[in-house]
Amino acid sequence: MGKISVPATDLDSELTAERTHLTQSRAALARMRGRAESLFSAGADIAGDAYSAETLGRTLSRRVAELADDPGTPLFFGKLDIDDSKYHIGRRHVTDDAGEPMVLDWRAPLSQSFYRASVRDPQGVSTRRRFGFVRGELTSFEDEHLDRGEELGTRSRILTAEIERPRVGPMRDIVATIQPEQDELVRADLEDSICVQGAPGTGKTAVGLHRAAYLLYLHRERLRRSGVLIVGPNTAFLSYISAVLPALGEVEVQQATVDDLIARAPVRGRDADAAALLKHDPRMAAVLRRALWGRVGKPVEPIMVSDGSYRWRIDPEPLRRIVDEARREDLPYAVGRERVRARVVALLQRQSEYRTGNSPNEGWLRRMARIPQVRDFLDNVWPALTPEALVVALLTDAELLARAADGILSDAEQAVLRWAKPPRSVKAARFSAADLVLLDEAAGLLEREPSFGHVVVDEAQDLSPMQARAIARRSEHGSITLLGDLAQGTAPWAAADWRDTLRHLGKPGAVVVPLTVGFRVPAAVLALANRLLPALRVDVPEAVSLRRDGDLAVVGVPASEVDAATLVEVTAALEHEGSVAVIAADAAVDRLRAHLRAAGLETATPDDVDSAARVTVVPATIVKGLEYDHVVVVEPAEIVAAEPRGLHRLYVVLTRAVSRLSVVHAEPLPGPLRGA
Ligand SMILES: Nc1ncnc2c1ncn2[C@@H]1O[C@H](COP(=O)(O)OP(=O)(O)OP(=O)(O)O)[C@@H](O)[C@H]1O
Repeated sequence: MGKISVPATDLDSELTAERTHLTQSRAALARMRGRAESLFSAGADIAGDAYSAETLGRTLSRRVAELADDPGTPLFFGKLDIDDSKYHIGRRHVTDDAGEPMVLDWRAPLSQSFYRASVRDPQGVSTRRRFGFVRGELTSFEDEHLDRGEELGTRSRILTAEIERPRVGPMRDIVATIQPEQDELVRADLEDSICVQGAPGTGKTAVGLHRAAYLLYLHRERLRRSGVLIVGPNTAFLSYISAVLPALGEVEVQQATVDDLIARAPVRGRDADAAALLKHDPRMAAVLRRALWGRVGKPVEPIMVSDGSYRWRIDPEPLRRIVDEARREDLPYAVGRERVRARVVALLQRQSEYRTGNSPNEGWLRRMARIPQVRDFLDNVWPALTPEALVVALLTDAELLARAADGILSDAEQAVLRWAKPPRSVKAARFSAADLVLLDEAAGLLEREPSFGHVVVDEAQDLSPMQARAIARRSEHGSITLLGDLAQGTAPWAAADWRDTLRHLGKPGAVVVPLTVGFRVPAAVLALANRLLPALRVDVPEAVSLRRDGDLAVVGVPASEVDAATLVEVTAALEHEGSVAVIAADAAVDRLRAHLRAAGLETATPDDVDSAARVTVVPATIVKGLEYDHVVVVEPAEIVAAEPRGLHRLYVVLTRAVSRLSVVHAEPLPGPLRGA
C-alpha cells in the first residue's frame, strides 16, 4: 500500500522517494484512464441495445472525465502512517495494475483521520505528512509526529502558504487543507440537513461544495438518480465556483440561481417595491392555497351516461363523497382531479359489471374517463387549472382575492397586489420577477416537484420565505446544506433568524453551526469591516482572521479626483501578484470602467472568470461570494445610499479582499467607519 522504504533521516532521499511515488501514481492513473477510454470506444459493441449503449456510454465517458489528470494539481497532498502502513491521500483513488491502492480518495473513511487526527485523539495515526507543491512539482513536506505529541494545527507552513497564495481565476478546491471543524460539516450524514452561519471568508462555500462531492462519493447510485443541486446568488458566483466540483472528479452536479429554478415564464413586468415584498411574504402561500381550493365545488347534478342500450347514473350524494374524500387526501390539486375522475369511472364500471355480468375492457374505461358527461362534471366541480391562470385570476379578480385573502391580508395589502391593468388573456400577462415565485408556489400546489437527493444553498440569508418554499419543494425527500451569514443579508426580505428560513425550507430540525475562523480577509481589513457589525443588528459571532498579513489604506480625495485616485490604487495593486477588483455602487461602474480604459487598462466583468485582464470592475450588488487579492472600494457612502440595506452591502464589499484593501472616498465615510 503505497509503501516507501527509505532511511528515515535522509530528507532528500525521502523527497525523492515521494516524487517517485507521485510519478508512479500518475502513470497508474494514465493506465486507468486508458482502460476507461478503450472501454468507452468499445461500449457500443458491448451493449446490446441502443438504450444500454447510451447508458453505458454515459457512465464510461463520465469515468474518463473523472480520471482526467491535471498536471497543475497534485495527485496527492498528504500521507498517513497508521500502524505499519502508509497511505497517500489525494483527490481520487489510484490503484496499481494489481488493484492495490497507490492513492486513497480524500473521501474514503480512512482519509478522515488526515483531517481530524490530533495529539489528543490520534486515531491510530503516528505521523501525518503534508506535501508542498509548486506548479504540480512536489517540492517539500511537513511532518507532524502525533505519537510524539507534535501538532501544528493552523501553524502549518503549508496551510499558511495555501491560504496566503495569490488568487487568480475561478475558485479552487481546499481538499489538502480542510480544517477539522469544516470536515465535520463536509462529512455530516446524508440524512442530516445542516445550516452553517459563517462570517465572511470562513469557508462556507468551500464546505458546501466539498460536502456535495463527499455525499456523491458515499451515496453515488442514490444521488445519481435523484441528483444534487447547488443554488447560488447569481451567475457571476456560479461561474466563479463552477470549476471546483469537476476538479474533484464530480461532473454531474447541477448549479442554478433561485431565479433559474423558478423560471416558468419570461420576466416582462415590474413590481413596485411594496408589491414585490408582499409577493415574497409567506402569507401568499396561504392565499394561493385558498384561491386554488376555493375552485373545488359541491356536486349538485347527477352524472347520466347512455352507453349503447344501457344508461348509467351516479347521484350527487356519492359524487359529493368522492370529492370530499379526495380533498381529505391532501393531494396536489391536479392529482386530486385525476383521482376523482378515476373514482367516477370506477362507479360506472361497477354499474356496468352489475348489469352486464362482464368486466369492461381497457378501451371502455378510457372512453368513460373522457366522455363529455364526466369531463363536464370535472370542469364544474374540480376544474383544470394552470399556475398562470390561477395567479392571473388572483391578481386581477378583486372578489377572488378578497375571498382568498380574507383574514390574511389587509384591504390595503390586497390593493397593493392587484394589477392596475388586467391583461387581455392569461397568455398576454406580463409577469414580474416576484410573480414567478407565486407561479412556482401555484405549480407546487397543482403538482409535486421531483425532489433532489441533496441541495446546497449558498448565500441563503437572502432567501425570501417564498423562495425558501420553492427550494423546499425541490428537496422534500432529500436533505439540505444551508450556507450563509445573516450579517451579509442585503435582500429586502433577508433573514434575521435561521430558524425562520429553516422552517420555510421544511427542515425545522436542522442544526445551526457557526464557523468563525476566517481564511480570506486579513485581520486589519476584518477589523475595519467588523466596525459595521453593531449597526447591522444581527446576532452573529465575529470572524477571527487566520491572516496576520495584509494591508489597508483609506484615501480621502476631493470629489473631482475619485476616478484618478482609483486609477492610482489600481496601478499600484498591479505591481503585486494576483487579481484586482474595483468595487463601486452599480451606478458608478460604467464611469470607472471608462476611466480605466482611457488610461489603457483592460478590465473584465465578474462573470468572465477566464479573462486575461487582471482587473475586474464589479458592481457592489453582485460581488457577494467572490474574492480578489487586492480590492479597491470606491465611495462607500454611495454604496450605502444606493439601497435600504446599504450598510449590509458595504459589509459584503469590505470583506472581499484576500491581501489588500484600499478605500477611496470623497464623501465622508459612513458613520461606523469614521476615525478608522
Ligand atoms: N481549510 C481551508 N484551507 C485553505 N483555504 C481555505 C480553507 N477554507 C476556506 N479557504 C479559502 O478561504 C476563502 C474563503 O472561502 P469561502 O469563499 O468558502 O468563504 P465563505 O464563508 O463562503 O465567504 P463569504 O461569506 O464571503 O461568501 C476561499 O479562498 C477558500 O478557498
